[in-house]
Amino acid sequence: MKLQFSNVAALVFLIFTYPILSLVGADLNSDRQALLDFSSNFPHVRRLNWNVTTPVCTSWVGVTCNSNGNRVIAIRLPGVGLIGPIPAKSIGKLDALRVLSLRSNDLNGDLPSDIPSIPSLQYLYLQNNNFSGVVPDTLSPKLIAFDISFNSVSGIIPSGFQNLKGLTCLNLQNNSISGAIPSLDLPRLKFLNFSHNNLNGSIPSSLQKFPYSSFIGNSLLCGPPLNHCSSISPSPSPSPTYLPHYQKYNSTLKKKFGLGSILALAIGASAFLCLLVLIISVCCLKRKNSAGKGILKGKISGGGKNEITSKDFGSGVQEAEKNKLFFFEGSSYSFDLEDLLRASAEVLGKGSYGTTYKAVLEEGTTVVVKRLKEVGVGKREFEQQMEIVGRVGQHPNVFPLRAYYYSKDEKLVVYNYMPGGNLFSLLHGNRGAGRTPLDWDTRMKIFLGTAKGVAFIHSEGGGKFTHGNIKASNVLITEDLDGSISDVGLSPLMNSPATMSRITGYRAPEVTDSRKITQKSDVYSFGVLILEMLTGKTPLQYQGYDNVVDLPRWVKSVVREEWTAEVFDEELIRGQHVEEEMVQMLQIALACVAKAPDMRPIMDHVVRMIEEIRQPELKYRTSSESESNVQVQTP
Ligand SMILES: Nc1ncnc2c1ncn2[C@@H]1O[C@H](COP(=O)(O)OP(=O)(O)OP(=O)(O)O)[C@@H](O)[C@H]1O
Repeated sequence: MKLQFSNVAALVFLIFTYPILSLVGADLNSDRQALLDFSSNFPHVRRLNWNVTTPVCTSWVGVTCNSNGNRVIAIRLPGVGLIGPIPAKSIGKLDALRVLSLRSNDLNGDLPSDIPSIPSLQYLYLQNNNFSGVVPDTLSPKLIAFDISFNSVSGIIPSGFQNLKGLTCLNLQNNSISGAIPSLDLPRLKFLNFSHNNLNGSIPSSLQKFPYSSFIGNSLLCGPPLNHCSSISPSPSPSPTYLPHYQKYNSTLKKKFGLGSILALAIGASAFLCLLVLIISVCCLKRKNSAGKGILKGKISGGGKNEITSKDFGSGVQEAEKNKLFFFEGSSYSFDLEDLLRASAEVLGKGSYGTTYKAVLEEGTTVVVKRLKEVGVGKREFEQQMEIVGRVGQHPNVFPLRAYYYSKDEKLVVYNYMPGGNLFSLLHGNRGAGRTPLDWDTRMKIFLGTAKGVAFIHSEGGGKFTHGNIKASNVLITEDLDGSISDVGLSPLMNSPATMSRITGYRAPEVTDSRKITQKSDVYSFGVLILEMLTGKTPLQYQGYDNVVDLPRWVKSVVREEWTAEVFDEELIRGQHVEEEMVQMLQIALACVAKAPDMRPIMDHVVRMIEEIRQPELKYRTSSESESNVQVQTP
């Protein structure tokens, strides 16, 4: 009887579960088939264990399944070199899919309409590809993030977006989308970017809370936070996506006060500034007097070795000009040129612009003096450039110039001495021989600091200033292990050809001489710098170092042929969280080293992207997405 009961129970169990089991089997099979169809379009992805007959989730790189392991819920293949159109129909069959991230590949063809409408889809990342076609108007009502930025998508913004009540991120920037912006009232929307499209008309009031940077680059768009609609004129915005602080401040100021109050404020501020300049001048005069006393003191106690140094970096200084060292505001030095010429010095290195010396003055101050060779501009132009350099140096991540000297035969620039050295030695120095590896947090800090410094440089000179020589030895390391970009403003002063060979590995392909240096070529060099920090390889040919001359090309080929994890520096200890950040940094770097300058992001955007990796409050992804993150698998 007992036996009979268990038989019946087993039968009942089978009757009830069979349909479920067979359904699961069918899902599993159909998901597997869909993935196989998808991967057959991308042969190199197939090689990454995609062509397996075992259940879907055991070995499919970039694929995550639900907890039962029977349905695909996420595909993440960012920056792995996928080329061509997406086989959208096969992905469209994955009807349990929640996350699809195919960003930063070379995908093209029409933006698929089957994919965004998958009913379960929450996160769709297709940015940084070459998609064309129009913005899809049927979208999954569950969408939380929709990012198709940096493609060539046209069409209009469908009013159907209004139904996406859970949407927190909507990024359509840098496409060719036209027409008016529909009125969208999306309660959960935190990040919105429609910038650099062909949108027109007025910004709906429901979206006016978003910043200026969300809308710039649409010449026919008006209304807050852009210009008032009646005074619409072609967009004043240059490329920066993020508004410089002063502009933001200016617009809020205008809102708060009337024109009269601003005028009064400006007059008051100018008067205050004049007073300040007067006080500073008096202080400087006093300091000069005391510096004069220093020279005398030096003469009394000066030793013979100092004569050698003046030969080194002051041989072109005429006797009559010895007091013509120009100090920048904020410099606390009280020495004069004569003191400098008497200092004992050692050569730090010979760079593109000349020889660099570490000079220890008699009073004990240590400075760095660069003796510029092959300056190709006259005094006036040199001084004008120095004026800009002085201003740029006020940013914490830009290494400030303290003083300069210009005469026909000698051009010197003076900086503080940085005992922390430069990023090149921190990253490559002493490899293997008991060195302390540069950890990921420090690398992230240096990425961000340096990016901020370069972005600030790009905001100067009416948004046209460039650096022109971004490389690891020009990133000096501060006491708190932050990056400070040096050699600012020197490249435009130089005769072109002599300097070009030294930056080969960092130079953008379009830069054939220094007149072709642009902000986008700086972005390229910064991308190479990120790759250098991620891979631990140097893009310059130095004996005894692990070098790869075309670092971007090498990284792209490894990522394509093997798997992302292979490119990373062995010194980096890789927890899962860190590996995710490393992959994200790799994507930023690859965007920066895009061959076509127009495809590279602007520096402000690079800063923002790096910040988003570290500051969850800036991220438009929510925690639920990270829960469904795929495991980054390594071979
Ligand atoms: N202010 C400084 N404090 C400490 N070290 C410095 C300072 N400025 C430059 N250096 C170091 O001195 C060395 C020589 O610098 P220099 O700028 O002349 O050459 P480079 O950086 O190798 O090449 P390039 O001239 O193309 O930038 C480099 O190792 C550099 O990091």
